[in-house]
Amino acid sequence: MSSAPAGTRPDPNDPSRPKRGLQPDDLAARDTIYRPDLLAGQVLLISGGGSGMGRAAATLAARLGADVAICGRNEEKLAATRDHIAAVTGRDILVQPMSIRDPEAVDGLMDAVWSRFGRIDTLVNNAGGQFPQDAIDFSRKGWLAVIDTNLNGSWWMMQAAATRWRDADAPGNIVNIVANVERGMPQAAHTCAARAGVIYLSKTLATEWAPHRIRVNCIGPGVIETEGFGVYPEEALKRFHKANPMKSRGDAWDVAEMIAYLASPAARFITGDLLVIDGGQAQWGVVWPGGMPDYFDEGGAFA
Ligand SMILES: CCCCCCC/C=C/C(=O)SCCNC(=O)CCNC(=O)[C@H](O)C(C)(C)COP(=O)(O)OP(=O)(O)OC[C@H]1O[C@@H](n2cnc3c(N)ncnc32)[C@H](O)[C@@H]1OP(=O)(O)O
Ligand SMILES: NC(=O)C1=CN([C@@H]2O[C@H](COP(=O)(O)OP(=O)(O)OC[C@H]3O[C@@H](n4cnc5c(N)ncnc54)[C@H](OP(=O)(O)O)[C@@H]3O)[C@@H](O)[C@H]2O)C=CC1
Repeated sequence: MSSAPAGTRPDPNDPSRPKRGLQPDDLAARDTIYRPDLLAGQVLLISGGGSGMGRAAATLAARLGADVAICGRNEEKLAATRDHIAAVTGRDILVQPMSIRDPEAVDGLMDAVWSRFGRIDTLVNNAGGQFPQDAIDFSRKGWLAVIDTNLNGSWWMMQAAATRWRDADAPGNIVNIVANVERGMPQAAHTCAARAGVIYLSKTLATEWAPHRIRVNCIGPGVIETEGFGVYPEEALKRFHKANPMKSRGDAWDVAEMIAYLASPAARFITGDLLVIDGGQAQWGVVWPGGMPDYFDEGGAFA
């Protein structure tokens, strides 16, 4: 497969496709290595908290005693997450429908969280995404959608949080969820460009903002099974686990526990780093999210 014409794009909401990723009840039941009050008294703002890794991180943070705020574009998903977390933990989280692409909406979000909880300890920039397509076929709209979401949106969130921390003379902590872009990823050039931007932005800010007591780190997930996989064709998904030497997929809880670690006092001396969670994919594996073209796959060795 190469580029999907508009009419043949996989529909992430197609009911005939299998449901992927951990569901809310799984998140309530999973064991955690952390003590139950690890994040008590802390406030976490998690973008994209209505699904996938963001929802897992929000649920874990609430289970560990934190006050939590989540945002995303889809109000229904956010409300379902709020209701489930309330049922499981008794905690009333803040939900705000908005797009991180809109800097004014980002300001409104920060003000809402600050006004409700009086502080933000950790910002988790998890919202993002892309679609698989050969770079040569990107439309302007498609390129801009991915860059605006992943690079610009993450930046608006970081700057809006940092100015408030500086003005309140409060310490801050930023965790940016990026992707495993070390070797590039064919058919995901737009996201590789945006995520590399976020990684090097983060390394730079870690130094610039250290005097403000603001730490900035990235997490680079490999193949993590979530409902976000709906943008990939079923045929491609059958091969995803072959991208790493463990020949498996991670899940949203794996990433949620890494986020909780970075939000905890145990990570107080870590900044400017990229923590990779990918089953060894950075060292090994063949990564073509939409399927390898015949030219590269003579004999079908990677089918
Ligand atoms: C073997 C290992 C591989 C590992 C790869 C996995 C690594 C990463 C995995 C993940 O990230 S999992 C998934 C995370 N979640 C998502 O990606 C969410 C789904 N994605 C989106 O919401 C979009 O892709 C978006 C661009 C991030 C959101 O933008 P927006 O809502 O504005 O998009 P649209 O309005 O739908 O489209 C705008 C524009 O973009 C082009 N386009 C969109 N989808 C496709 C597609 N499937 N193929 C080609 N082009 C696409 C297109 O130009 C759209 O404009 P229109 O044509 O619709 O006018
Ligand atoms: N799963 C994987 O293997 C990997 C995922 N990633 C990245 O990890 C992050 C989480 O992905 P995952 O949980 O798998 O997938 P999901 O699709 O479940 O999560 C993406 C979240 O981002 C939100 N979002 C997207 N655009 C915007 C926007 N403009 N404003 C606000 N929220 C937005 C979505 O919410 P809504 O639809 O309500 O807007 C959604 O909740 C993403 O950045 C993803 O690209 C990176 C590497 C691998």
